[in-house]
Amino acid sequence: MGHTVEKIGGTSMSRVHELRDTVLIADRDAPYGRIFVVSAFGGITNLLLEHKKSGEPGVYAAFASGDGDHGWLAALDRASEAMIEAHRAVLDHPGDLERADAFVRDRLVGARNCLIDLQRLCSYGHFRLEEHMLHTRELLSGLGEAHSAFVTTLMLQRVGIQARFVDLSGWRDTEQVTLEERITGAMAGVDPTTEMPIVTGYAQCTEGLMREFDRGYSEVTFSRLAALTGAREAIIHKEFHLSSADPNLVGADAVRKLGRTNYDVADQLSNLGMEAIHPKAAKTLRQSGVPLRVTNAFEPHDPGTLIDDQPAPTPAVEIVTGLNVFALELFEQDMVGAKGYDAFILEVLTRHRVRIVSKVSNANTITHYVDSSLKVLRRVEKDLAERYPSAQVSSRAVAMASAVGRDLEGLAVLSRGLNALAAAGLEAIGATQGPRPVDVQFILERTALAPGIKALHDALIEQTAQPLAKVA
Ligand SMILES: Nc1ncnc2c1ncn2[C@@H]1O[C@H](COP(=O)(O)OP(=O)(O)O)[C@@H](O)[C@H]1O
Ligand SMILES: N[C@@H](CC(=O)OP(=O)(O)O)C(=O)O
Repeated sequence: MGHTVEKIGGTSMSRVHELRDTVLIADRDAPYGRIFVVSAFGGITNLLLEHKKSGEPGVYAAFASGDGDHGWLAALDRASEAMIEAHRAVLDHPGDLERADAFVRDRLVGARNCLIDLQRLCSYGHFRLEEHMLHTRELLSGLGEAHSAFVTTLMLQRVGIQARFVDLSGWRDTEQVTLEERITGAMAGVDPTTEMPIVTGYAQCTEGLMREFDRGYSEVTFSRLAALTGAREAIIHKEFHLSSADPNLVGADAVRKLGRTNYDVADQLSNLGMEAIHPKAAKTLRQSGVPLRVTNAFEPHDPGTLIDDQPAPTPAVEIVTGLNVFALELFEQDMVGAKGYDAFILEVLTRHRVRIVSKVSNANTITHYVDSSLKVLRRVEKDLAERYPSAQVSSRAVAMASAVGRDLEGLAVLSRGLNALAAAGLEAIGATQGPRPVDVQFILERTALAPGIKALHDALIEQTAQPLAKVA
């Protein structure tokens, strides 16, 4: 039969007690053959690092700001309280609560002392704090998953499951190992046929999980684990079904569940920040031939969405999603016929680690739609202005809504979408579609993003778009 590797995301982890007798112990008589990879409880990583969406500083960001006012200590206390609150919500046995409290105390005191020592060391001048920021980020992120995995293990052991806490976070480990070595080393003595491994979504490794993959890293650990152990299937358990739009935005009744889609669509969704699955994780699974399933953790009997390499049977818009971006524009009359502008802009964006979502250009203007902070963009603008003093460089806050599907051929998604937006009284600042019919992007004012997604979803999915007749 083989085993499965299954990931539980943060939002669902906050209700992991509700998943105990459904997802985790799906069959009381045959509970094994399943390896679980867990994210930190919802919101914890935001407190340890920085808020994923708003950028609000957590411990890491406060520490990194380096103003030495020990603001990070208060942030660490906040994280510690939130962790304790999170496990109080899912554990009930006093013995488990005591052990979980002690675990948080131990790890957080350890991290605190480590950071204080680091600050002290760096006050000597030979050691520079900046050089240790990446390690600090790694150390902090690992705390969230170590905690949630430990707590889940306690919860399962309490009801007689041979659950085993598999800590990949490298806590007090002096060895230097790669991600692959970390995973295979930790799994070497584990027998998933007789025990249930609860593995931390964070894995400490020489590559640096945060440096390489950044937020959403638990899916990278998950996919590597599935590939390395030759899983029969990799499963992601989420708070909702993978749906035709965000149920919180469009309404749980209006959205449709996706029965099946492919990695091409999954890539587009990751690009749009929808976190359907981390792009690097999708790649690992695709390459190793492990099928991926995304399920609703709270509807355990529903098979969910299967993601594979198959084309669509018929053209359709499958998902409407969107995100806030900045339109970084460089306008220069002298650009006409000249080369090198684009290459230089890309170099600057790469140097400042700005994520490009999309781009358009014409004779004298190049616009990148980027997912970044205004602070970083100001630096980008400065570099561009220095190189091209006569160019006009600007950043404008806009949003991008996108309609995505395996095959949009013949559906006139661009014109239908623009009509739907206009009918809802919304103006499109831009719209793009490439020759490959997998997505159509609409640029809107930020305030128009939510109503725009609703209007597009209504027109392109709720009232299913029929293909136009092909003109021979
Ligand atoms: N198309 C979509 N289908 C399902 N959920 C979506 C979609 N777009 C956005 N979301 C949002 O994603 C949020 C995060 O869900 P989930 O992936 O379960 O989080 P986590 O990774 O923490 O488990 C949900 O609360 C939901 O509002
Ligand atoms: N908790 C980490 C890791 C992760 O992947 O979480 P989630 O599966 O909830 O996106 C983060 O927020 O980056």
